Amino acid sequence: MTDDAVRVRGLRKSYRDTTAVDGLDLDIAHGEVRALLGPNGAGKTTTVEILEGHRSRDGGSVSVLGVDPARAGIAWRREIGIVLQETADAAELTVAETIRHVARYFPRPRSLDETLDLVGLAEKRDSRVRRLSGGQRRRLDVALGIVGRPRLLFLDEPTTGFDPVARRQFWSTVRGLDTTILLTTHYLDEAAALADRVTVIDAGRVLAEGDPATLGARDLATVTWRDGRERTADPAALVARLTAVYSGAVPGLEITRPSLEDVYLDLIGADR
Ligand SMILES: Nc1ncnc2c1ncn2[C@@H]1O[C@H](COP(=O)(O)OP(=O)(O)OP(=O)(O)O)[C@@H](O)[C@H]1O
Repeated sequence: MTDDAVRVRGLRKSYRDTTAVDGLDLDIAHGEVRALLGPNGAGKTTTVEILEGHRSRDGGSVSVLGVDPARAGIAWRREIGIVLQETADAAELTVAETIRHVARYFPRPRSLDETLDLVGLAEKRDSRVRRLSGGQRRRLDVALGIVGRPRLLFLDEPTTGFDPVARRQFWSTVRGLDTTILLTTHYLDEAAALADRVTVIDAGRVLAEGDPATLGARDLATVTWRDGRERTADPAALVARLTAVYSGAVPGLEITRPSLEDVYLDLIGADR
């Protein structure tokens, strides 16, 4: 038994001569929002699909809500919500019909109204799915992922194709969900906005893990001035000291902090 929602040790998966996941460890606490980051081909989808019970593994141990997904049954599946990158069409149904249809599968579904409100689709309840915009379709995908009150929700690149306003609305929806979430995204600002912790993977291995605010020491500021440069957790104190030294304005003063994207690009060794 484990107290974590997800506990993975030494996960391995190869496809013929491609090693997709190469000894990956992952612990996600109950109630946590975790972002899984990594470049194309890093092994994110393979990992997530193994956790969802949709793909077999070659080695390692996996526990999701206390159960091995490779041997999980219908009761476990009903505790999991999945929002895939693309969903199958049921385009002739209305939004309300689609949600009701999926809700029947779960023992304690959210009400239609609550689900529509959570994803901001109340005004579209009687629209046919094929008439929705891309962003509205994505919200419907999320509605279908949460209608069963999952204890663990998988969100795979949930805001791809959203306009900036829709993305922020979606983020506030996610923050309002009272559940454990594993999110994959290529948007570093999305990870910073939503995740309690981020895990950066590449070539099927974990490169780094931590709080998005402090990962890679990004909470340290770099203070640069004409005659020097220093990294510090307290740039105000350093500037006060420099102001005294120069008896006034500090020549060429600049204070910068790396973004999560800067830290990420350094971690994966990207040329910039
Ligand atoms: N069904 C498959 N058959 C063969 N190789 C596969 C299969 N699925 C994934 N791979 C390979 O495994 C590696 C990891 O792929 P995966 O889809 O897990 O990466 P990812 O991190 O999700 O990438 P992306 O960000 O592009 O979605 C890649 O080299 C990919 O080509």
